Amino acid sequence: MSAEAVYDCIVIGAGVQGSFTAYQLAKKGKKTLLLEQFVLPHTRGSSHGQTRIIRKAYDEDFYAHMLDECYELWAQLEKEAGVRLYRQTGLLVIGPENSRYYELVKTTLKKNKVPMVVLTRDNFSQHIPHVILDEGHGAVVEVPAGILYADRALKTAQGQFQKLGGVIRDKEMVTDIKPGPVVTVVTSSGAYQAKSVVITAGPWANRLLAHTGLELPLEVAKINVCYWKEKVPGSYDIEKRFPCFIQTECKESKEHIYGLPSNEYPGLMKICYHAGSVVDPDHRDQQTDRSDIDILQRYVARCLPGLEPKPAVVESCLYTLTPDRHFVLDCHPTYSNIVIGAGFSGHGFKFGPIIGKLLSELSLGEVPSYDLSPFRIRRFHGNTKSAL
Ligand SMILES: Cc1cc2nc3c(=O)[nH]c(=O)nc-3n(C[C@H](O)[C@H](O)[C@H](O)COP(=O)(O)OP(=O)(O)OC[C@H]3O[C@@H](n4cnc5c(N)ncnc54)[C@H](O)[C@@H]3O)c2cc1C
Ligand SMILES: O=C(O)[C@@H]1CCCC=N1
Repeated sequence: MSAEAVYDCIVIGAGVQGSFTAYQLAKKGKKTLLLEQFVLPHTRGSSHGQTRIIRKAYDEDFYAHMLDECYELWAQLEKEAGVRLYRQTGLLVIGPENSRYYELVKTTLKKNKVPMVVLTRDNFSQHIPHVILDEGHGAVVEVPAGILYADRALKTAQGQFQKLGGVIRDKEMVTDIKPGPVVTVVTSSGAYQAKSVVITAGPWANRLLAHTGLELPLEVAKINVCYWKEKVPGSYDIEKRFPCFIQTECKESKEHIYGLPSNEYPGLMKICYHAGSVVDPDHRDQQTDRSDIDILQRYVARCLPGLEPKPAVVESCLYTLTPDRHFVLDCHPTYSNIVIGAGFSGHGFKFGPIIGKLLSELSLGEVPSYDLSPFRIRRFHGNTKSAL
């Protein structure tokens, strides 16, 4: 194979993280190939659907720090491509006032000087109609938070990558990775070589890593994406400035419940449970557990009285969870030119542009722009399996 045919980098997986990594590499003038197993666009992984939340309301400061640049990069991409990707809605965070998580979220917002409004029991319903605030629960609105148009964002990142000369090959599954100073990537249609490889395979990460002798402690869960019908049309609509929300815990659940205002399907509000049932990503639709929907139904009936308490539409999406719910952003422990972006644990979309930047830096052997210690593989200690 001639030197010309060797890519600077091959990115495996064209979800949000792979697409932004490829785009960042192409921006740096690197010869980049983006491989995707399915025909694009597809709905089998984690990045499909019309909307995602962007927020700084985290219990960890380092996410809020990264989000400063994230907002800038999202705006930059909007300008570059001439498309709208972000819409401000505000994010209502509700939780037990004395709980550690709720306190930490408020602290992060304050520390990072994020514009916020603390609501009282007396003025809550005036600002947020059609929502019942539990006794002992506090409520705060993160003002700049909003939604990202997910499908459109993916298409835009991929389109900008191609405009910069990047190559996408979809319907091409990677079947083997042969490590070395030049890595060989074998697919269902051929073989390619690159100086470095980035694995952003979402729920399939461990299947690919097996070719490199590594197994990460990742669990794949199916999320039932539920849409709930407004009893009075418009009550929870984005046009009426209804915000996104996160209920950190409540009578029905210790896990987050989150929602986005009616937008993509008129009159239907998206509300999901931040946990699901373990699934093999190739057999997602055989997982028919609906216990999360039962929890949501009870919550909706009690706290969102303006919605029919039975989902009108249920779609599916996958989370790839790490034990601590922080991402994996690191080089392979044995092969430094194989970079891994995985385990986005149901909250990685908003970070797409910055993840792309960080993974491109790792793949080029550059010093990463942020401290990656929370995201390193070594934090799992004995919890990784290596066949090497
Ligand atoms: C219901 C739901 C709601 C969410 N809400 C939010 C939110 O509000 N805010 C937020 O920030 N995040 C949210 N997330 C999380 C976010 O969407 C994910 O973290 C993100 O999409 C993960 O992207 P990814 O690129 O890692 O994975 P994926 O999108 O799954 O991409 C991986 C890609 O790799 C491909 N691939 C795998 N194996 C191979 C192979 N062998 N060869 C070639 N290609 C391969 C796959 O086909 C896939 O296209 C949500 C997720 C879900 C499911
Ligand atoms: O990342 C997000 O903002 C959403 C909402 C909270 C739970 C997970 N995803």
